[in-house]
Order: sequence, then structure tokens, then C-alpha cells
Amino acid sequence: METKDQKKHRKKNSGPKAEKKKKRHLQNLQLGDEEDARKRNPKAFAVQSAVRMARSFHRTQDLKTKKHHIPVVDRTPLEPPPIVVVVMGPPKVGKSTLIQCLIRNFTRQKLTEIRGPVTIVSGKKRRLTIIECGCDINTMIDLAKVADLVLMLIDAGFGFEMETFEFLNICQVHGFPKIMGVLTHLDSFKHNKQLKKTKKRLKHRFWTEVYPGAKLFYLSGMVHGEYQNQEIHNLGRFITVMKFRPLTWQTSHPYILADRMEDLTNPEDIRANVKCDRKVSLYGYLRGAHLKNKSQIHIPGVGDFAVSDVSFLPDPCALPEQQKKRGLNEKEKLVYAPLSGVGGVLYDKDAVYVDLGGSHGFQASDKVGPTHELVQSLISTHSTIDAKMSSSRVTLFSDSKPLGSEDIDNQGLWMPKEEKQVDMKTGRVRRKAIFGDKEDESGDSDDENDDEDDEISEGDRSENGSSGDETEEEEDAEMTDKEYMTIEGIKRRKLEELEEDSEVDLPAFADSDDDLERSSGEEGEAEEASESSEGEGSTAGGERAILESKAAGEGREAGLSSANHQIDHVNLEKSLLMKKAALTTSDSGHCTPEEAFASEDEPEESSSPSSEEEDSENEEVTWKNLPKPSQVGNSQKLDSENLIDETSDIEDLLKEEDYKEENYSTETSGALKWKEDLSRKAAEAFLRQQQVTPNLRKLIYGTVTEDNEEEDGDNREELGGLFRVSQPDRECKHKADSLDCSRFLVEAPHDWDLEEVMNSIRDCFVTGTWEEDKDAAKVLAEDGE
Ligand SMILES: Nc1nc2c(ncn2[C@@H]2O[C@H](COP(=O)(O)OP(=O)(O)OP(=O)(O)O)[C@@H](O)[C@H]2O)c(=O)[nH]1
Repeated sequence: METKDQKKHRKKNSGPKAEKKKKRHLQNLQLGDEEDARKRNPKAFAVQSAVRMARSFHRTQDLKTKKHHIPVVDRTPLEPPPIVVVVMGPPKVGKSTLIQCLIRNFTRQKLTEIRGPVTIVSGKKRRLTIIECGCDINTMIDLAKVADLVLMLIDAGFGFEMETFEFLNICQVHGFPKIMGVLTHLDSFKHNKQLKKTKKRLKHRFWTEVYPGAKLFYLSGMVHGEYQNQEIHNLGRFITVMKFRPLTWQTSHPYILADRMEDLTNPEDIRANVKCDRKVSLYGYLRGAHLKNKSQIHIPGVGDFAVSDVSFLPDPCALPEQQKKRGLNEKEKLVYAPLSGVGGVLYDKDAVYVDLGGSHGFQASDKVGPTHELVQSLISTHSTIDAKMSSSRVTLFSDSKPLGSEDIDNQGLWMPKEEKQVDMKTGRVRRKAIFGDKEDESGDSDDENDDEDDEISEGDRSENGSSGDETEEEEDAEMTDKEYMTIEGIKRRKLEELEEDSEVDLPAFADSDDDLERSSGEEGEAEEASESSEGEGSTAGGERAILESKAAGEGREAGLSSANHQIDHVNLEKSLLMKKAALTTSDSGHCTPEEAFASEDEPEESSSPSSEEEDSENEEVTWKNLPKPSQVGNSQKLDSENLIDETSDIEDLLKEEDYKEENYSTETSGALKWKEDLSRKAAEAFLRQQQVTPNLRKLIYGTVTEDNEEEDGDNREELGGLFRVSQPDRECKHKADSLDCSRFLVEAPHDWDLEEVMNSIRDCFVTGTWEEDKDAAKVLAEDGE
């Protein structure tokens, strides 16, 4: 059969029909589908609820404003150094397990023993240096300085432990790094309800301690001694896409987290003298600013040194060279952990070592060297200085209650109460953090919705994580809870729940995953707040803290004995002194006259001194009203010290006491009587304060000047009961004009107007009679002869 070739249909490119089609197509492009639907069915898109409209508007505005930050100069180089991830937590919480799981998640390699920092390539543009932080305070201080991100592990089965708060307090000094909580041991809960309650309680406590909305991850249990792959994968993705806001201190100082150390000292020198100066080379990524050759450096725990040479080494854990769209291939997933013996090629100062592994690769040597001994001696110290300090007690007065560390205010750094609990299974002593608010502890009164919310967002997150692709990383960083929900198709329900939640539960969008922005915003605030403490002082702050504690530890006993001595000396006048001290403290603060009087009067209301016996009883009352020594500011301390020296003031004080007793009887007649005559009282308080302020001259020159002052005092005339007119007398004036008596001792001054006195120095000038051989006229005559 013959088949006839049919001509294909050709689209019209010109003419009226083609133009019509083009026009329609353009219109379709301009109006989106939704826009089209809005046009077709305006009623369905009309505002249904003004309240909901307002809420959604607020939410979008909130999200927008949260993104606004004070701009910071981003000095990170094109290929930034690895991000320092510090894994921190109390003992046996699962730190090593988590690090192992994370490394396996990123590199598919399993490290049996982890020592020191481990650097891994976690993404196309990101490397991580993961390091475990023990519970030793020095490690905490050192790592808080360099951390970009802190994974704070919390044993949910036990609750918060003191180590967590110690680390948080240290972070406050160094400018807060990003902090993410990780709950472990969640499998120890048998009942689901109890698990939910605990999760919620811990979450809220964590938010209180870090910032509202801080990310908290749940590791729900272990499979074959490791955390669940899915949960670790999610955590890993979160770390990989996380955005960091540079911390001022970190970006303005060069610093190195050394991951390898070689001792290059000649072994013969060490043999001859064990304490000889060593030559050491340290390896690590340089972070922050540029490090110059020969610059001064500080090695924490060792001291200050000058760098003899800095050199650039090839990157042992380099990022993949070409930027492809796909994720990393197996070859690119590098791991570098020289202290753990992993890393393939090692670049030494003058050699290159290739790690061959093998059966005898990393056998632990039994040889005990001097360094080993030193480390052993450090390890075998059972209690730290802080522990010793906290157990010591101070008794200021012979019959007063001893003050413990718990009575001393921590300079604004709040710490929860500590309770020691013994683990029945292991016999380990754990330091549980106890919070005062019972509501927080029980935390079960709220509705269950919130818990459900958590669970939902958890599940969503995990499923989203599994479907994640490396190419989406950047967008993922911006991903909000809303978007997670879209994937699951339950966006609308979730949003409604969130909106309802926002009214009950603060903060408003706490459950949303957009805390990437939130946290950076909060961090910004924290950073600003800590800005003042940053800068040069920030590192020193940590170190100083140790030094101070050491010094305090050493000097404590000596200080105490001298304090006791002084106190015994003035024991007799104790009650008087205390009353005066109470006055001083209320006066010297920045309080209004009313407050001053309220605080002054209160102790007196509670004590009605009429006889000496009663007085001694009231001592206790007054003493209790006194501030604790630690709470008294510097100036106040100075005042009370002066009190001890100035025994002469006691008489004044006695008079004052009498005056007050008189006042007291009138004041008891009405509760508000003390408010009367406030201006007079204020004036008197001012005078008292004037008298109490330390006289510097008296302190420096002692009693001699005191006498003079008293004389001066007689010459003063009081004006309006407030001011004194200073009338410098003639003697004073004379003193001012007189010769500097410290240099020349003038016993009987000459009267220079008298002729004889003037003649006495005539010889010093040309007018005087010269010696014969030096007289000019005579010498000339002799010359002529
Ligand atoms: N049941 C359970 N056991 C856990 C969990 N996390 C850790 N463990 C176990 O707790 C023990 C201690 O874990 P590690 O990872 O060694 O803890 P660590 O914090 O590194 O301990 P130190 O380095 O000694 O402070 C191990 O036996 C883990 O198997 C968890 O979530 N559930």
C-alpha cells in the first residue's frame, strides 16, 4: 500500500491568530494561578476573620524584623577554617558516643578511640572540628573561648547537672557562642506520658537558661551502642546548614586550636637537663585575624611566649576542589584527627609521615615518661581549688554563723543550688542542679497540646531530614517550621495550632525551626550585651578567674586570722558598730531619703533598747539586718573598716543613739509617723553621711593633721545647719607662704631689712671686699710694675 506523507501541523507564528494566542499566554504568566482563582471566586478569598488576618500580619512582620541585625563586618576568608563544635556535658552523659556517631554520619568511618579535636568535611563548603569538653573548669574556659557551636548534652533521666550551668556561666564571660541542647538517655523512661512531661520541663528550663526558643534535640535511645541514625543525621544536617554570627572577640584576635603537637627539642638536651627550654611546634587552623611572625602568643595553662616562626602548611582536611551540584562523594568525606592517630599523611616540621595503619600501628606504650608523670599528678588531684573553696567556711565574729560559699553572691552570675546524689548502679556522685520554682519542676499543669506540638515537629523534622538533598543546604538554613509543614501537607493545621499556642505559651513561635534566625538574633543581643566584657579583657577574664581563685585560696587563712584579730579588738563596741554599719550601708547606697529612713527605722522598730540586757539580745536582730559581708560594696567595706579604727567616733555614735531613743518613743505612736518631717531627717542623714565619709588626710597623715583639723573646725561657722563657711585663719595663710620646711629647717628667720644682715651676704657678690691677691686693681698695679 502506498502511504501518503502527511504534512505536519505547523504553529502559526504571525497573523491575528498567533497574536491572540501570544496575548493570552502573557496574561496567564502575569496572573498566577492563585491570582486567577481570586479573580474567579472573590468571595472565597475575602477576609473571613479580622483577628486571624491581624495575627498573620503580625507574624510575617515579626519574622521580617527578626532578620534585621546590626551589620557586622564578615572577615571570614573564602575558604573558612573548620567550625569548632564543642560537645559538652556532665560525665557519662554520652559525649564520646555522640562524637563517634557524628563522625560516622559524616565520613562513614568509625573511630574507636577519640583523642583531641577531630576535623571532618561535613559539606561542600563546611568543615567541622569536633572536640569533647570534659568537666574540668580549665578545659571549659579554654573551649568557651574558641567554640563556635556548643552541643550541650543533658541526661534527661537525671535532669540538669551543675556542669551545664558552670559552662553557661563561663560562656557568658566570653561572648555567647551558639548553644544547642541535646537530651540523651530518653530511653530510660518507661511511660510515654512521663517522657513527654520531662521533655517539656527540660525544654522550658533550657530556654530559661540559654534563650527562649533555643534548639533542643532529642536522642531517643540507642541501637547497638549507638544513637539512632536518623536522629544523628538530622542533627548533622542542622549543624551543616547552621549560620553563625561572628563573635567580636573571636574575629579580632588570631587564635589556633592546636590539633597536633611535636616536641622538636634535641633529645640530648633533654637528657642533660630535663627542665631545659623546649622547642615545640604546634599545628592547627588559624582562626580569627591574621597571625604575624614573631608575635606574642598566650598558651592557656602554660604562659606567654614569642612565636619563632609561622609557616603555611597544605590543608590536611581540604574542602572538595570543584564545586559540583551533587553532594560529597566518599573520597571527599575526609577526617583528620592526628591526636587519635587518624589522618593519613602527617606533615611534620621537617618530615612527612604516611600512616600505614597495620597491626602494630597504635599500640599504647607502657613507658612512663616525665610528661606522663606530670599529667598523672594532675589527674590524681582529687579536688579542685574551687571544690576546696566551696567546702571552706568563714566565721567573721566569734559567735556568728559561719558563712559558706552558698552565702556569697556570685557577682551577678546566678547558679542553681547543688545537690549531691549517688548513682545506685555505678556508685558515682552526681551534682544535680536544683531550681527553686516548684512550678518548673512539676511542669505538668499545662495542656497536652504543647507536647503534641513537639512530637509533630520532631517527626516532621526527621522525615524532612531523610528526604533532604545536599543541594538544598542553603535554602534549608532559612527553612522555617511552616516549610517543614508544607512538605508534610499539614501546614494549615500546624499553623493554627501555633497561633493558638502563641497566646498560651511564650515565646510566641518557640516551636518553629526558624530559630536559626531567632538564635542569631538573640545571639546578636547577647553579643551586644557581652560586648563590653569582650575585647582584650575577655580572655583575661577567664584566666583571671582562675588566678584570683588560687590567690584567694592561698591567702584565705592568713586573711582570716588577721580579720579575727581586728574583730576581737573591737568586740566590746560591737553592738554600736553594727548599728553604725547599718546606718552606713543605708546611707551610702543610691537610695532616696525615704528608703534610707525605711531601712534605718526597720531594725529599730524590731528592737526597743531600754536596758542593757535587752540591748544584748537585740544585737542578734541588728546583726541579721546587716548585709552579708560579700554583699557590701567596696565603699561600704571601707566605711566599716574605718569604724574599727575610729574609736573616737563611738562617742558621737552614743549621742546619736540617745537621740534616736528619744525619737523612737514618739515614732511608735503612729505607724506612718516616720514620714513626718522628712526634710529635716534628710538633712540630718546628709550630715551624718558627711561625718562618716572617710577623711583621707586623717588616713594618710595620722593624728597630727587631725589636731589641725579640729582647730580648723572651730573657725568654721555653720550656715543653715547644712554648710560650713571655711575661714582660713592667719596662721594658715602664713603657713602657705612659708618656706618649704621639708627641705630647709628654718629656726630663726633673718630680717633682711637690717643692714648687718644684708652685709652678711655682701661677700657673695662683686661689691664685697676681695682677697688681696684676687683684687683686680691690685693685680693690675702689680702687672704695671
Ligand atoms: N541507655 C542509654 N545509654 C546511653 C545513652 N547515651 C549514652 N549512653 C551510655 O552511657 C555510657 C557513657 O557514654 P559515653 O559516650 O562514654 O559518655 P561520656 O560523656 O563520653 O563519658 P565521659 O567521657 O566518661 O565523661 C555508655 O555506656 C553509653 O552507652 C542513652 O541515650 N541511653
